[in-house]
Amino acid sequence: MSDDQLVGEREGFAPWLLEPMRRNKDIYIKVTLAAVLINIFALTSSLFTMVVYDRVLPNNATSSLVALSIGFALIVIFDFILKMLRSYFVDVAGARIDREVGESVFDRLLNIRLDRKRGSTGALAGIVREQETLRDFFTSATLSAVVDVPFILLTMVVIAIIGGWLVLVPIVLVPLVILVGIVTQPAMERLATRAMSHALHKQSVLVETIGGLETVKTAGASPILTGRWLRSIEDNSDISLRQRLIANIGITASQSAQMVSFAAVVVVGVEMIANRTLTMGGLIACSILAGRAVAPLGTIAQLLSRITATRTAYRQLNHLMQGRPEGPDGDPLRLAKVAGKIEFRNVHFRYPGTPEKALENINFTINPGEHVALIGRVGSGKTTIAKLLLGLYEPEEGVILLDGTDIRQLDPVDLRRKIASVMQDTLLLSGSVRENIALGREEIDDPAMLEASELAGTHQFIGQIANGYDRRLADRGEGLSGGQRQSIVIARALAAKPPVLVFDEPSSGMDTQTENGLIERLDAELKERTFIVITHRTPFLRLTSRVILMDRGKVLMDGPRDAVLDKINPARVAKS
Ligand SMILES: Nc1ncnc2c1ncn2[C@@H]1O[C@H](COP(=O)(O)OP(=O)(O)OP(=O)(O)O)[C@@H](O)[C@H]1O
Repeated sequence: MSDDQLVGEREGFAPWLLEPMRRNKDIYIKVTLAAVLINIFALTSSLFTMVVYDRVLPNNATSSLVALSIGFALIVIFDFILKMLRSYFVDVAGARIDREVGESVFDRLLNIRLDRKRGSTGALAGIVREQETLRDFFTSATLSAVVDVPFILLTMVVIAIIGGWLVLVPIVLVPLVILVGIVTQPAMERLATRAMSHALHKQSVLVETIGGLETVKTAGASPILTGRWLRSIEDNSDISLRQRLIANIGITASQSAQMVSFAAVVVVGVEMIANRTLTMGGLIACSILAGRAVAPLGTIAQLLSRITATRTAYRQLNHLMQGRPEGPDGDPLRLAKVAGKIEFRNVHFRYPGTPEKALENINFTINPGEHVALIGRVGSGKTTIAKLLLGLYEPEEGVILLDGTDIRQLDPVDLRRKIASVMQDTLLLSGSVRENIALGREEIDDPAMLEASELAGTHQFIGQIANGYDRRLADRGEGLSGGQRQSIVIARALAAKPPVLVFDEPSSGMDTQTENGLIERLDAELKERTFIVITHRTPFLRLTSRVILMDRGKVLMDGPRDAVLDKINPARVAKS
C-alpha cells in the first residue's frame, strides 16, 4: 500500500479519542457554561448602546449613563475572567486528552503487527506525529470557535426581539456563508488528504536521508535524495497554495457577509424608523448584532483548513489504531516456566507483498537444552525462522510450538523475554551502556548487568573506562564499533538468563580472538538452555551439537553437527 492509500480511509468517531474526551466531560461542561455566559455578555454591548441612544441621550440622563457604564465595566471584567478561564479549561482538557491519546497511539505503535505495517518508517513516524494536529485542535481557539457556533441562534433571537423582521437579514446571510463552506468543503478535504500524503512523503525522504547519512555520503546518493526532497517541497507548497486559495473563498465570503449584514440592517432599519416600528438605539444594536451573528462563521472559515487537517489526522491515526495488534484475540497466555522445547510443524511463510515463499514446509523439533546451528546460503531463510520463532510474523500455514504451546496464544512481550535474541541489525538506543543492557527491566540489577557484560565481552572495553557503564551512547550506538555494539546486545540478551537464546550472526563484527573468548565463556553459560545460532562462520559451531542446513526456504539436512558438516564438505572427512 502506498503512502497515498494510507490516508484515504474514513471511519466513525473511535473510542481511543472518545473515551479520553468522556473522561474530561466535567471540564467541557465548564467550557460550555463559560461559553454561554461569554455569548450573553457579548450581547450586552449592543444593548448598552441601545439604551444609551434611546433613554440616556434624549433625556440627558448623566446619572443613568454613569450607572450603565459601571455595570458595563463589570461585565467586561467578568467577560475577561471567563475568557481566561475558558482558555485555561480547554488547555487543561486538551493536555489530558493529548497524554491519553499519546499513550494509546504509542502503545499501538509498539504492538503493530509487522505483517500489517505499511508505508515507510518516515510515513509511519509522520502518522504518529499527526497526534500534534489533534492536540492543536483540542487546545486551541478552534474548539472555542466551534463551541460559539450554536450561539448564532441566540444572537438572532435577540435581533428578532429588538428589530422584528430585521432578523431576516442574518437569517438569509448565515445560511449563505454556511453554504459557501459546504461547497468548498469537498475540495478542502481532498486537498487536506493530498497535503497529508505529500507531507508524509517529505517526512519519509527526510528520515531516510538522516537515518543513512553516512551511507548517503559514501555511496554518493545525495543527488537522487536532493531530487526527491525538492520534488516533495514543490508538491507541498503547490498543495498549500491551493488550500489557501480555497480557504480564502470562505474567509472572504464571511467578511463580505458581515459587511452586507451591517449595511442591509441599516437600510431596512431606516425604513422601520420612518414607520416608527424601530428606535434609533434599536437600529444600532441590531446592526452590531447582525455583524456578530455572522462573525463566528468567519472565525470558522479562517480555521477551516485546520479543521479539515484535524479530520484527516484523525482518520490517519484511526487507521493505525484500528489495525489488529500483536498477540492472540483473547487473553494471552504467559508460560510460568519454560523448559525450552521448540517445534516447527509444517511451517510455510511468505513475507507480505512477496510472491515467493521464504519458508516452505519446515519441520523440526529442538529439545530443551539442545544447541543447534542454522546454516545455509545467503537468503535461504535462516533469519526468517528466527523472526517467526520470536512471533514477529505468523506462519501462513503450520504451527510453531514452545513447550507444546502454539506461540500465537502467548503474550508476545513475554515470549520475547523467554526467547532472548541477538538479531543481525544490532540496534542500540540513545542512553548509557547500563540502560542499553538492562533496558529498564526490574530483575536486572547491577550485579546481573555486570555478569552479563563480562560474559558478552562488553566489560573488556567498557570496564577499562572510568564510569564506562554510564557513558552516554549517541543515536543508535554510533561511536562504538560494530563488534562492540554486538557485544552490548549479547549482554542485553544474556542479562535476564532466559531459557532460550537465538543468536543471528552474533560475531560478524568481531575479530577471531574476541569471538573465541566469547565462545569459551558462553560454553558454560549455555548449559541446560536451548540455544539456536545462525552463522556463516565455523567457530560458533563448536557450541552446537546439531546442524540444520537450509536452502531456498527448505530444510536440506538436519542431524548431528559433524555428520552434517562432513556431508557438506567431504574434504573435512579426508582431513580428519
Ligand atoms: N522483510 C522482508 N520482506 C520481504 N522479503 C524478505 C524480507 N526479509 C527477508 N526477505 C526474503 O526472504 C528470504 C529469506 O531471507 P532471510 O533473511 O531469512 O535469509 P537468511 O538465510 O537469513 O540470509 P542471510 O544469511 O543473508 O542473513 C530472502 O529471499 C529475502 O529476500
